[in-house]
Amino acid sequence: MRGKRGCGNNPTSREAPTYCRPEPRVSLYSPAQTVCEGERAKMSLMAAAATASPSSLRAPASTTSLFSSSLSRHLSFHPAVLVGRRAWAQRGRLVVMAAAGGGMDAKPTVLVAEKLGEAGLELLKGFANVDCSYNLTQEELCTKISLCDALIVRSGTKVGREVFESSGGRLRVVGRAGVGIDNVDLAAATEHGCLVVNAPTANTVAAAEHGIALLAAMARNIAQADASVKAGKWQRNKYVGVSLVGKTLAVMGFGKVGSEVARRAKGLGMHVIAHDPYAAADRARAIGVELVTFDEAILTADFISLHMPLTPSTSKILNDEAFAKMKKGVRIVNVARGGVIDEDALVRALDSGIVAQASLDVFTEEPPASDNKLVLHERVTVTPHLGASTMEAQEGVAIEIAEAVVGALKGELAATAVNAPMVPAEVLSELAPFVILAEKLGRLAVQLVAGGSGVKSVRVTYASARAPDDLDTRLLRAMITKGLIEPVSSAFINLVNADFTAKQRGVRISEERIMLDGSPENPLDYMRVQIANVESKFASAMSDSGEVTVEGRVKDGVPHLTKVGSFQVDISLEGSIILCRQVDQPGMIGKVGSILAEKNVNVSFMSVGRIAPRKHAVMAIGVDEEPQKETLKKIGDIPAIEEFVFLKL
Ligand SMILES: NC(=O)c1ccc[n+]([C@@H]2O[C@H](COP(=O)([O-])OP(=O)(O)OC[C@H]3O[C@@H](n4cnc5c(N)ncnc54)[C@H](O)[C@@H]3O)[C@@H](O)[C@H]2O)c1
Ligand SMILES: O=C(O)[C@H](O)COP(=O)(O)O
Repeated sequence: MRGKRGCGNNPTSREAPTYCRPEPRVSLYSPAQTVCEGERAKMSLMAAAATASPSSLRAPASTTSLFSSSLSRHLSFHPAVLVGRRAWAQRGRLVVMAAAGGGMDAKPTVLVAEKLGEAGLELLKGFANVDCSYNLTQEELCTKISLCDALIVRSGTKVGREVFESSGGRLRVVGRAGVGIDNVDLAAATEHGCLVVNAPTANTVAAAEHGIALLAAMARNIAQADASVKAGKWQRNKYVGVSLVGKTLAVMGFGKVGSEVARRAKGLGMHVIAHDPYAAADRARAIGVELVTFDEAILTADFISLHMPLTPSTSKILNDEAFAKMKKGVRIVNVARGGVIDEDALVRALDSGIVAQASLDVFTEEPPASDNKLVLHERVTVTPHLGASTMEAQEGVAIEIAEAVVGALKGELAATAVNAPMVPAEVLSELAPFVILAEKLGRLAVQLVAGGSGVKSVRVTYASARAPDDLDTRLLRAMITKGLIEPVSSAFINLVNADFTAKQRGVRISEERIMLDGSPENPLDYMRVQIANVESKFASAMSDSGEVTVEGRVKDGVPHLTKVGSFQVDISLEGSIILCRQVDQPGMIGKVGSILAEKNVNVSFMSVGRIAPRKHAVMAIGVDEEPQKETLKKIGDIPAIEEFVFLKL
């Protein structure tokens, strides 16, 4: 709603905010108490939402009213509620969430697309409807996914962009029951606001043991000799092996599996070197392993064991050029990913004698084609991606992924999230009211922009006595982004996709810190959101520097708007807000209050900031109900009112 005179000048206020006395027939709540309790109730519900199941959040009738659309908005985005809340976000009422689960069943649905250990399934069933459908075609997966809130896969299911697109926005979490996430399109997941979690620790030992098993089996021709005996032969001279003791093993990728392989190889008396550009030398030294360059590793190794993830930079890292540098007769083990080896180059290296033997658990294409030259090669031992396949590891992985998925569906931050910034729980609880403030400031700021201006450049200022390292602003920035974008689009924004969405829309959000002296008890003193290069529908919202400016702080745990443009105000941020600029004179509050009261619009807060007595003033009025257009028009028609705007929170 545009102010009646569309005043373009920019009066400034240097006075402290003034609380006004209630006028007759306007119920003006005590600023510090009533609103504060309302907000606290919301926050405790928000905290409950972080730990309770959606079904337990189907609030009793008496509390349903607390689930206002604004709370739903918080719930839908609170990082602790990354998933399963879209229906709330879109329609505002908790009860509609049932629709997302099908019928009135509020339980989320988890599609388990590959075999998962029983303990994990039990855990999932305690919380969700579990659909175990194995061996789905891509088409079947895409059809099913629109009915699922979560998907659990191992390495055998490709979760590509089409899966996220087919989900219609319902899929909130993908759980990879294992380490490697190269079968999940992370960019597509992020763009769709879908959290990806994995189970990174439970199969480490199994994979390392399999690596050692392949190493020893290869050195002693176990697989070939076994096949030969079973074929009725007794070829003792043919299967003379090589010893491991004293040989140099190059571990490529010194992460969880690589370091466990190194530890075991040391126990076998091998000389172990490792190459990993990101590993700490002292961690390697602690187990008697020397970190070396890629070339040093492949030039000197008798055995090479691969343990790096498949990424664009590791794809085909063992290629013709690399094989050419290797010691003649080198032996290769791969329990990482098939794609880190150029398989055709390996066949050539085997045939030319550079590589004496290879032992492979993984392939570029799985299962490999029946005429795959490596599989058929006499000096190659193969297993069908069995690295993680021990009873113990599969039970552990199932529990690890089930806990991560259930936690994410409950709204907890997942410790193993792959595509979302991690915010520790204690930081989260401290930031909670600032998170709400951030979203509301974003909402207010964007609504103050005149239509057609196009928000491109946003500056956020955090004033804090905390050291920069002590204030994690990623969450706040994401919430501001949500506040800025959601009111003017159909986008659904959460911690996973906030930065991506802002970038996609060309909104640049820069952050600044103001270091304050004093006790850093609270994470923030105040937060300011400024939108540059736009016009405002409420001219008084423009700062001296020509940006739409709103500023807020948290008081007694409750977010407050404390500045609009250059005017200081002070109102609790809930319900909706009417901002009026007027000529400061007696009776203004009464006039506005009476108009609202006539239409039964409840005023929760009022605050006036002014330049000087009897000059310009900005009145901020918090209202519980949205006034009708005629009511707002009546306010605008009060002669002393120069401009006004109605803002939804
Ligand atoms: N065969 C199986 O069943 C099986 C089982 C478990 C893990 N894996 C695979 O093993 C790999 C490692 O698993 P992890 O749990 O040890 O992961 P990890 O993340 O703990 O370790 C990977 C290591 O590779 C390093 N790395 C990255 N790029 C590199 C490069 N260019 N050169 C050298 N090192 C590089 C990283 O710094 C990291 O230390 C993953 O690809 C995983 O999928 C396979
Ligand atoms: O990355 C992994 O964890 C392993 O490759 C295991 O894959 P899997 O779950 O398909 O056995």
